[in-house]
Amino acid sequence: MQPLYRSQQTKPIDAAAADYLQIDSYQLMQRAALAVYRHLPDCETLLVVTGPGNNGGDGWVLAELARQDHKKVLVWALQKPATLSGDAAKAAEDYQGEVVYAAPAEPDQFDVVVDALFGTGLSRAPGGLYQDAIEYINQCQAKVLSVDIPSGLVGDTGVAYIPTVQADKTVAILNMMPGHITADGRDYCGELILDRLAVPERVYADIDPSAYVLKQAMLNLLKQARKHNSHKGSYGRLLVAGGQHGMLGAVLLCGTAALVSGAGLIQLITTQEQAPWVPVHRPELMALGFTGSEHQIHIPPADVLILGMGLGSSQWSKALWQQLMTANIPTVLDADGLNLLADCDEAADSIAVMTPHPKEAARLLNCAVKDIQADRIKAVETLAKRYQCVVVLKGSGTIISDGEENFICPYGSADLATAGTGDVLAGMIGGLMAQGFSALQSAQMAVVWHALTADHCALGRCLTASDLIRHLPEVLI
Ligand SMILES: NC(=O)C1=CN([C@@H]2O[C@H](COP(=O)(O)OP(=O)(O)OC[C@H]3O[C@@H](n4cnc5c(N)ncnc54)[C@H](OP(=O)(O)O)[C@@H]3O)[C@@H](O)[C@H]2O)[C@H](O)CC1
Ligand SMILES: [K+]
Repeated sequence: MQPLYRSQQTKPIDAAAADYLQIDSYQLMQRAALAVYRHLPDCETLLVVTGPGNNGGDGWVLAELARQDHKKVLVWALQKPATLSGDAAKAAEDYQGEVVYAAPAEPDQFDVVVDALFGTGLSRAPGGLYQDAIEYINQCQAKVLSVDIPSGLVGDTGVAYIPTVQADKTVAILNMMPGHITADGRDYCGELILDRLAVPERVYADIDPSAYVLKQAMLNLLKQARKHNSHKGSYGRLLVAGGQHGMLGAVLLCGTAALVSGAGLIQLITTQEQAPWVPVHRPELMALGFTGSEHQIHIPPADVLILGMGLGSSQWSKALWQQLMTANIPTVLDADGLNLLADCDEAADSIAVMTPHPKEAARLLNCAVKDIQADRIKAVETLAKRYQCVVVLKGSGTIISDGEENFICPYGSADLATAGTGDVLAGMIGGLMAQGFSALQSAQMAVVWHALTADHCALGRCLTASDLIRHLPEVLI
C-alpha cells in the first residue's frame, strides 16, 4: 500500500532519495521541477508564483525549463532572490527570464499558473502578500498547477487555511502526505499525481509512514468464488440491533447491506411493534422484538453484532444497548451506540470496530468537531488506542486505524453525504466480519467498496442509501 508521510519526514526522504540517486540536493530540486514540468497542461504562456522556501525553488527551476522550452514565462516572486537561501537562491540565480515582484496586471493573459508558494514547510495561515497572491491565483481563469501541494493546505492534516490555492492539478514530489487525500485535501488538489522521481519505495523503508492509502485491489479477496461445498451457515450469523420507534429504516438498511455483502444469517432486533414489518420490507431478514427495560432478551447465537443504527437514547435504547454490550459478541458499534458509549465510564472488550463520524468522535473524545477535523489521524489513533479496537473515522478521506497503523481511503465523493449511507457501511463491515474476515480487513474492504460504489455511480448528486446497496455488486464484477 502507498505510504503517506508527515512533513517532518520529508527531509529524511529527500536525503535518502538524493543518496539513492547519487545527486546533491540542488540536482534533486532540478529533477523535482522537471517532473512537475512534464505534467504541465498544454500552454503557451505561464505565470510561476514563487515563495520563500524550496517549493519556490522548484518554481524557479521550472520557470527556467519552460523558458528554454520557448514558452512565454513570467515569475512573480513573493520573496526577492537576494533574500532566498540555499537551493532556492541558486534556482533563482539560474533563472534567466522575466521577473516581477507585484501582482501582474491582466491575470487572464496566462494559460497556466504554477503555484510554487509553499510546500511541506507551510507553518501558519498565509497572510499579507501571500494571502493576496493566493487570492489572485484563485481568481485567474488559467489552469492552476500546484507544486507538491496546494499552497495553504496543511500536508499533515488536510486542513486548508483560508485562503488556499484551488489547484486543477497537483504534482506531489517523491511522496504523498495525508493532507493530499483527507479532510479538505481532495477539494483543493484537483487531479493528484505522485512523481517518485524514479526512486523506489524501499529506499524509505526505515521511515515510518503516518498512514497508508487503501487500494481498490483489496476487493480482490471478495471476488473469489464461494466454495461449492458451503451453505448459509458458512457465512456467519449476524445480529443487527437498533431502530427505535420510527427508525426501522436504519436497521433495515444495515441488515440489507450485510446481506448483499454476503453474510449468511441475519437477524434484526428492533421494537416489538416494528419487528413484524422487517420481513415485509426484506424477506431475507429475520426479526426479533425488544419490548423494553423489563425484557431480558434471549440473544440468539451470533458471530457478530452491529449495534447502534437509529438506536436513540431512550430507556428502551439504553436497556437494549446494555444487554447487548454485555453479551460478549464481537461488535461493530455505530451511531447512537457510540453516543451511549460516550456517556459510559467503561467500554466492553467486545467492541471490535467503531464507525464514528466527526461529531460522534468528538463526543467520545470530549472535544469539539473542529478539534477532530484539525488532525483526523491523531483523533482516529487516539480512539483506537483508548478503546483497543479498529476505528473508522468517516468523512472526506475516511481513515481507519487499529492503533498501530492508519489507512486512508482515496475514493468516494460527497454523493455519499446522505442519510443512511453510514448504516450501510456498518452493515458491510459486520457482514464481512461474519464471513470470517478480521475486523481490520472488514473495515478496509467495506470502506473501499462503499466509496468505489459512489465513484462507479458518479451521479454528481446525492446517492441514496438504498441505491448505494443496489449498486454494490456492480463494483465487484
Ligand atoms: N519532497 C522532496 O523530496 C523535495 C521537495 N522539494 C520541495 O521543497 C519543498 C519544501 O521546502 P521547504 O523550504 O522546506 O518549505 P516551503 O518551500 O514550503 O517553505 C518554507 C518557508 O516558508 C515560510 N513560511 C511557511 N509558512 C508561511 C506563511 N504562512 N507565511 C509566510 N512564510 C511562511 C517558512 O518560514 P518559517 O518562518 O515557518 O520558517 C520557510 O521560510 C517541498 O514541498 C518541495 O516542493 C525539493 O525541491 C526537492 C525535493
Ligand atoms: K505549492
